[in-house]
Amino acid sequence: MALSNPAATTASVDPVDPVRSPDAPGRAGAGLGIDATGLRLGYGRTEIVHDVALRLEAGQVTALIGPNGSGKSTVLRALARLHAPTHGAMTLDDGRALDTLARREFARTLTLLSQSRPAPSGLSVREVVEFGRHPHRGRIRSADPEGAAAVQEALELTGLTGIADAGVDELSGGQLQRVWLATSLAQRTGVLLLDEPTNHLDLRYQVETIDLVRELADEHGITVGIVLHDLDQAAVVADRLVLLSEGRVVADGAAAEVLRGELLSEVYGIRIDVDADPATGALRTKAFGHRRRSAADASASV
Ligand SMILES: Nc1ncnc2c1ncn2[C@@H]1O[C@H](COP(=O)(O)OP(=O)(O)OP(=O)(O)O)[C@@H](O)[C@H]1O
Repeated sequence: MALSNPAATTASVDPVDPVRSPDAPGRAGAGLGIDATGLRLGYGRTEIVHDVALRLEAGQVTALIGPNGSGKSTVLRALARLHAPTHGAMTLDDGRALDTLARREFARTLTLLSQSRPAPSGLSVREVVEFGRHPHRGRIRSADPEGAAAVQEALELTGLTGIADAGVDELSGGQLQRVWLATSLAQRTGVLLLDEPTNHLDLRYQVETIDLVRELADEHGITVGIVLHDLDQAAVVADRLVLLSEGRVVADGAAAEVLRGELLSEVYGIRIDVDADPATGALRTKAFGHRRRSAADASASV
C-alpha cells in the first residue's frame, strides 16, 4: 500500500542518519545468552522441529538460515514463548528457564519481531512504537520515565522521525516493517529476535537494518537471533550461523564453516557457489537455477 499523504511520502527518508549510535541513557543492559536443547516443536500431531539444540550467545548475532519450511520461524517463536515445545529446555545464562519468567519480566527481557504483522488501524507511527513500552509501564504512563526517550531513539534508529505523526494505515509495507522494528527497539530488551527483518525493505533500509543489528550487538551487548533468507547478509551480520534443514540443525558455526557450496547446494536443492568478495573478504553466495546452471556448465565445458 502506498502512502496517500504527500508530506509523509517525501518524509519517508529521514534527514537524521538512521544508524547513528544509540547511546541514549537508560538503554537496556547487555542481553543474556540462551541455550535451547532437545527442542521438539510441532503443529497438531505433526512434529516440525526435531531435537534441535542451539545457542544464542550473549551479545552476539546468531543467524538462523535454511530453506522455506525448515522450521526457522517456529524455533524463534518457541524462544519467544509463542509456541510451546513438546520436549526440550530453553535456559537463560543466569540459569532461569524461559518458561519460568513472569510475563512482564519476560517482555522486559526478550522481544520478537515476527513476520508480517497487520497494521493497527487509526494509530500514528509514534503511537504504535509506544506499544513497545508496555512492559515498562505501571498503571500510569508517568511510571515509565525512560519511555519518551526510548520511543524517540527507536524512531531515529529506524529513520521514522519524519513520519512519526503519519497514520500507520497509510504506510507502505517497508515503512510498516520499520515501524514494527522500532516498536521492538523501544522495548529495550537485552535479547532481540528478528524474523526476516529486511523483508519488504528497499536496499538502503536493508543495509541500514543489518548495520543497526550489528551495532546493537557490538555497542550494547544485545543478544540477537535473526532469521535471514539472504545468505550474504547473514555472512556479514552474524557471528554464528545455524543452518536448518527439515527441522534439524545441519551446520552451526562461523560463516566459513556453514556457507560451503556443497552443503548449501544439497540443503537448498540447487547449485550454490560460494566465494569471497575480493574487496571486503565477506563470503558471497551465488545460486544457479536450472537454466543458469546449464549456461554455466556449458561455458565451463568450452
Ligand atoms: N500454523 C501452522 N500450522 C501448521 N503447520 C505450520 C504452521 N506454521 C508453520 N507450519 C509448518 O511448519 C513448517 C515450518 O514452518 P516455519 O514457518 O517454521 O519455517 P521457516 O523455515 O520459517 O519457513 P519460511 O522460510 O518459509 O518462513 C512448515 O512445513 C510449515 O508448513
